[in-house]
Amino acid sequence: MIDPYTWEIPKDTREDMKVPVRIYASEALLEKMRGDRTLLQAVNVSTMMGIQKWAVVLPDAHEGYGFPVGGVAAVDAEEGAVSPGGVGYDINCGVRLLRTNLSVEDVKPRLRELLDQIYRLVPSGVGSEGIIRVSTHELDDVARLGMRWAVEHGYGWERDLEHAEEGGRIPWADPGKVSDIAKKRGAEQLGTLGSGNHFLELEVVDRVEDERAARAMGIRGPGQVMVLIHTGSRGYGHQVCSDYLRIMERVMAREGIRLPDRELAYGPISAKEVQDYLGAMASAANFAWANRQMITHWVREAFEKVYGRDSESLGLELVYDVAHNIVKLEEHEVEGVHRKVYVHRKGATRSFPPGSEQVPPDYRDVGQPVLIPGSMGTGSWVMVGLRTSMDRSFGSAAHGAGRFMSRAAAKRKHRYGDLVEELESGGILIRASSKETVVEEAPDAYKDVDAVADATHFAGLAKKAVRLRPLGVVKG
Ligand SMILES: Nc1nc2c(ncn2[C@@H]2O[C@H](COP(=O)(O)O)[C@@H](O)[C@H]2O)c(=O)[nH]1
Ligand SMILES: [Mn+2]
Ligand SMILES: [Mn+2]
Repeated sequence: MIDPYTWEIPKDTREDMKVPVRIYASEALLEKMRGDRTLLQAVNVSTMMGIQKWAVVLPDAHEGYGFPVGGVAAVDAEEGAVSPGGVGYDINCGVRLLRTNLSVEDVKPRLRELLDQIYRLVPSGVGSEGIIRVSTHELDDVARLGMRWAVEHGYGWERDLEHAEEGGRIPWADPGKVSDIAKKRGAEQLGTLGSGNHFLELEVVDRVEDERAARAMGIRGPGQVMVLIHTGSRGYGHQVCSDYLRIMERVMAREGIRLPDRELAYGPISAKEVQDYLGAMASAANFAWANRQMITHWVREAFEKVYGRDSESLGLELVYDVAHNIVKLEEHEVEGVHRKVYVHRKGATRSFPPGSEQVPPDYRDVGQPVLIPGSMGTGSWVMVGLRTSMDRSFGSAAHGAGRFMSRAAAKRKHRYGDLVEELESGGILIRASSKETVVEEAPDAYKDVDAVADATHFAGLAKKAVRLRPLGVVKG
C-alpha cells in the first residue's frame, strides 16, 4: 500500500515484468479485484514491449479479454507494441451526456410517453438494424469523418462537435484496412444502441459537489433532467477487433514474441499490421462517434414530439462525449522527459486537467468532463479531470462501476417481473427489448458506483462534480 487509495505490485514480483502495476482503489474494491484475474492480467500487461512507468488498474477494474477492463497501458510510440485486446471488442464504446432545461416536475408526468418515443425512434436490441442504410462507400466516409459525417448529414448541430473528445474524429482513420465483413455489419447497424450494458437513460441531477464545474457544464442544480447515452461501434468495431486479434497472433509467431497469455496478442508498432490496426481502430472509433451523434438526434426528436417544442428551446445541448475503449497517441511526462506514447484505455476514461489544450474552451478552467455510469437502479457520476491524473494514470479515470456479479449469477438471482416492479417502486421506468438483458444488468450486478467515484476522487484521478440518478432507462 502506498496510501489508502494507491497500491503497487512491485516489478520484481515476476521475472518478466518490465514495470510495476499501479492500482487505484479502496481496500474493499481491491479485495474484489483479488477474486478474479484482474491483477494477474495487469501483471501480464506490465510485460508488454515498450510499456512506460506502470500498468494502471482503475477503481472499477475487473477481468477482461487479455487486459483488465478498467486498465491503462502507455507504450513508447516507437519501441512499444499495440494490443487489440488492450482496446477491447467494442472499439470506442463510450458515454455522452446531454442536458435539458426541463426539471423533474416537467418530465415525471410525461416520462412513459418520452421513453416510448425514444424507444420507437432509437433502434435497440441484439443485432438491431438501423433505420437508415448506407452504402459501403458512404460507410467509408463515416469511418473517415466520424461525428462530423453525422452532423453534415443533418444529425445534430455544428456546436456538438466542440463537446466531444477529439472533436468526435480521429484523423488517421483508414477504412481501407477494415474488412468487408466488418463493413457489412457496420452498414446494417449504424445508428443503433445495441444491447446488454448499452443504454439510454433519462437522469435527474441528484447532488452537485462542484458548483463551478457544474456551472461550466450548464448544470444548474438538483432536479434538472439530463440524458446519458452509452454505446459504441457495434458489429463494425467488434469485427475489427476479431480480425486483428487473429492477425496479431500471426505477427507474434513471425517475430518470435512469447506472451504470458495469448489473449494479450500484440505486435510491435513498427509492424505494418499494427499500423493497419491503428487505421482500422480509428475507423471504428469514428463509426462510434457518428453512431452516438445519430442517436442524439433521435433523442432530440423524441423530446420535440413529446413537448411540442424544438430541442434548442428545450436546451438539449451536448455536455460531453468520451471514449472508454481506445488507443491514442499522446504526449506524457515519464521520469521528467516528455515522450510520445500510445495510451491504451480499456474500460478507462480520459481525464485531462484544467488548462489542457485537448479540453474544449468551455471546460478549460474546470477540467475535462469524465462520465461514470453506475447502473440502471443506483446512479452515475460526472467528474472532471485533475492535474494529478497526468502523473498517476496517464490522464485516465474509471469508466463505470464495473461488474460485480457474472451475467449468469445475476440471472440465477433475479426474476424479470420482480426487478422491474422494484425499480418502478423506486420511480425508475424501464423499456427493454429483452427481459434477459434487464436481469443480467440488475443494479446489484455492478459494484457500488459511489465507492468507485470516491476512490477515483481520493486517488486524484478526477474530481467529483455532479451525481445523477436514473428516472427512465432504455435497454437493448
Ligand atoms: N447508468 C447506468 N449505468 C450502467 C448501466 N448498465 C451498465 N452500466 C455501467 O456502465 C459501465 C460501463 O460498461 P462497459 O460495458 O463499458 O464496461 C459499467 O461498468 C456499469 O457500471 C445502466 O443501465 N445504467
Ligand atoms: Mn460497449
Ligand atoms: Mn462501454
